[in-house]
Amino acid sequence: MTTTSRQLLSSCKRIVVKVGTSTIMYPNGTINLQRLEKLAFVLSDLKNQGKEVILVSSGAVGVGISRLHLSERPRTIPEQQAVASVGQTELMNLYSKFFYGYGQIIGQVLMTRDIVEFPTSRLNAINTFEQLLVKGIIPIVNENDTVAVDELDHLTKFGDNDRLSAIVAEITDADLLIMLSDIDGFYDKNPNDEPDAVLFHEIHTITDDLYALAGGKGSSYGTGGMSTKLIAANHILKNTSQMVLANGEDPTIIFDIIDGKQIGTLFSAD
Ligand SMILES: Nc1ncnc2c1ncn2[C@@H]1O[C@H](COP(=O)(O)OP(=O)(O)O)[C@@H](O)[C@H]1O
Ligand SMILES: N[C@@H](CCC(=O)OP(=O)(O)O)C(=O)O
Repeated sequence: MTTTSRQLLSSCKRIVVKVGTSTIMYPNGTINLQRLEKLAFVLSDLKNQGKEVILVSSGAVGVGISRLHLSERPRTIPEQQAVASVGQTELMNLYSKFFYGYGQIIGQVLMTRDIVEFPTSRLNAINTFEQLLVKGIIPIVNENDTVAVDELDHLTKFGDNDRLSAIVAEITDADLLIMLSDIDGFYDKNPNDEPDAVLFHEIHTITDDLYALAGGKGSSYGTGGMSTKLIAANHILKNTSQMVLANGEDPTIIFDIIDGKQIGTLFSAD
């Protein structure tokens, strides 16, 4: 019997998990505490199994909107940044509480694109991740929304956490990126609009034809939709790593993915 790429996932040692806003918020704009706690449980257990885990979590803006009791996402960039500042604090407070409950210590890493564009700051970031992992601390990463601004011609913004998670996987030399979203994987069309959409179980190369099948975001808090997930997958494949896109509705799905079960869409070179 030949060993498939799926079966090899169980040997992955360093794993980056990305959760989108849609995974950690209820559609009514409040925080899904049950899911956050389950995520902390799963990642803590993986750590106990001897894996190294890094969490890339969106949600600063969503949680900030909830904390400030706003009825909608503010329109101006400075307002969104202020909201993200509140939300990031709240988000880390919750993660800290849940991970602490499972015996883990977390460390916050806020990143901007220029960190990885410049060799010195890139190396500093790599060193920080390495030290956190060596010390058994779980890094929790987000974009530094209060300083990363779209409008400034300063190469600061990743633009979305899908791409950020692929860059984190690259600079930490991770074996696997698990991207959790509100959908079961990558389909040949948006299944929310077209019920006969067909799921891709495995993708080996990202082509223009695939990009053409990727639609926009599914929730009012998320950014990017499927196209940024494909850009992330392309980045991962170029760095000879692998990525699984799956539904984060039940975070214990991560155990099944690592067990090699056919879940979501696997992006791998073979
Ligand atoms: N081809 C496709 N396959 C799967 N989902 C798609 C596709 N095209 C568009 N989508 C949409 O992408 C959404 C996920 O992206 P997004 O809302 O940015 O999630 P997240 O907050 O997890 O990053 C899905 O809910 C779905 O509506
Ligand atoms: N830094 C932003 C991330 C926005 C983002 O990429 O969201 P998502 O598409 O839900 O992963 C935040 O924390 O709200």
